Amino acid sequence: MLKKALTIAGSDSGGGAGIQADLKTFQELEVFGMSALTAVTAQNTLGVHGIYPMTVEAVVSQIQAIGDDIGADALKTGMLFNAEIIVAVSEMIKKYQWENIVIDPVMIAKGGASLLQTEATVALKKYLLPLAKVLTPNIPEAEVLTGMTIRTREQKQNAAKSLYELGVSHIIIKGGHDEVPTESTDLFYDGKEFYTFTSKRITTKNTHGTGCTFSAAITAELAKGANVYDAVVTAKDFIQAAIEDQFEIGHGHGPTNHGAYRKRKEKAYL
Ligand SMILES: Nc1ncnc2c1ncn2[C@@H]1O[C@H](COP(=O)(O)OP(=O)(O)OP(=O)(O)O)[C@@H](O)[C@H]1O
Ligand SMILES: Cc1ncc(COP(=O)(O)O)c(N)n1
Repeated sequence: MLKKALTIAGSDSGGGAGIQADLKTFQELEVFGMSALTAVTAQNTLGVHGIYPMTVEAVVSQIQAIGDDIGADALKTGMLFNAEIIVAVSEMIKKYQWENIVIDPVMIAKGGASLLQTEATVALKKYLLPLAKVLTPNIPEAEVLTGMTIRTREQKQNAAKSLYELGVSHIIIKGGHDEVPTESTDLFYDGKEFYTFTSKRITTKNTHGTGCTFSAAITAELAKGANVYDAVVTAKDFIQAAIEDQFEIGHGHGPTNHGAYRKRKEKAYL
């Protein structure tokens, strides 16, 4: 039976990040994608040119429309923008007793624009993180959420432990912002063991939407019934292919190639 995944996130008019990246990824991984918009951004590869948040009522109404009729086998959150939206989303997740929850704690866009109001971090930690099956911060986001400085492997592990204490079941601290020039290593923690997922670092400016794409791939795999570890394995392959098989779109930080993973798989079967 076709599985369904929901993204609760912002729109990126440029198509590389936000709900556009999520829905493309869901489709590529053969999951039926749905969305609840939290904000519209006027965005392209050069940056964020405008942010237009939705009302809380509009966010709730979209989620209710899905919850009352279609349902979701997994959901992810991306840009949530403010504390009111975070609280409302948490209430909706509880109302529908959704379980496969992936939280990508989007805070700042590549160009520096703030996609989450600073004071909303408190609400994120208090209301949403305890509902998360998977939390996927990048290093700066993990630093904000824990108040820790993260440079070394040991500091990453301590940050993951501290996030686990907040009630998150699985944490992946992504390595895209690491200073290691040859590889990009993501640290995974399930409350017992640490695992690392390492891939060759691609030298490119076209990494817009990597975080959204990665967390959407995890969500799609969870919707299909994968366990968290296997979902991360697939997501890592998916994002690596999407960064490697790059194309040139726009004049700044271009998007990744969401079709690359499927094309590679099809080729392997030929
Ligand atoms: N240059 C790269 N080469 C290979 N993998 C990368 C590269 N940059 C990021 N990744 C991988 O992409 C995924 C997303 O990580 P990243 O840390 O970039 O997320 P993010 O910071 O949320 O995204 P963004 O920087 O676009 O906001 C991770 O699996 C990471 O290892
Ligand atoms: C609407 C929206 N949501 C999220 C991001 C961050 O994207 P990412 O961290 O995946 O690059 C973005 N730039 N725009």
